[in-house]
Amino acid sequence: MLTVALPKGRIAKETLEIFETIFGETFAFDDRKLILDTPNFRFLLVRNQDVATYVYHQAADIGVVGLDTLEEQGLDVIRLLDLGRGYCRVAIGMKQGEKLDLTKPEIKVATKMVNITKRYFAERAVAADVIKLYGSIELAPLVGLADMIVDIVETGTTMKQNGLEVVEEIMESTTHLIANKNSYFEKKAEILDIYEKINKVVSES
Ligand SMILES: Nc1ncnc2c1ncn2[C@@H]1O[C@H](COP(=O)(O)OP(=O)(O)OP(=O)(O)O)[C@@H](O)[C@H]1O
Ligand SMILES: O=P(O)(O)OC[C@H]1O[C@H](OP(=O)(O)OP(=O)(O)O)[C@H](O)[C@@H]1O
Repeated sequence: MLTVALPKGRIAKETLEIFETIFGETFAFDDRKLILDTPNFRFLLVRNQDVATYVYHQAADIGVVGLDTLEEQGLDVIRLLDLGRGYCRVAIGMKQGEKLDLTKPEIKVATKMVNITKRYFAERAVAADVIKLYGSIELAPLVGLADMIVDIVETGTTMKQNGLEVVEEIMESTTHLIANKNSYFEKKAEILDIYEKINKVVSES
């Protein structure tokens, strides 16, 4: 029996579709239920940002989560497979026409992704003031809360509509299949079996 942490939210639909293709049945959690039991799998419905936590603590054996979130959290889990879906970039955005000047004495950056942001500036020996926000990140430079943002860009619409533009790309992200390290040894055959099934679906579509 494998326990699988599946994300709610943005990447849920395409993840559930992969599992529906593999199992040939509609994959639906009943109403407000967060556990779905099938003969060989127990599926847990968790928030995107909690997937790696469930897997790291072995409350789930495997899970599906965005690479950006994995990099932000830095939890020690096995990255088994890039599902090639949920593509987006983590990028620095500034008001249109402004230039990124890392020599400026005080740089204020607003972001949800504090660790990725701190790492980016530390690697360039820049002491940036990182301000943690939980959403509507694009607002921050418009009202003087920050000089720039680090945020996810998918279509670019949100930045554009708020008069911002990408000045630097930090990383690309796609959805990944991850595994707990102990589970990978204890349940290797089962994990490799589902890995191969998922790999077949994602490489054929
Ligand atoms: N336009 C986008 N905005 C945000 N995330 C995107 C976008 N496109 C792809 N993604 C991927 O989807 C994931 C975000 O999913 P979602 O927005 O459901 O969750 P979240 O906001 O990170 O977390 P929470 O569950 O706490 O709301 C990101 O980690 C990223 O990998
Ligand atoms: O490039 P785009 O296609 O416009 O997508 C990027 C936007 O989507 C996400 O926000 P989300 O919708 O999750 O809102 P929130 O950050 O306010 O929670 C992200 O934080 C960007 O704001």
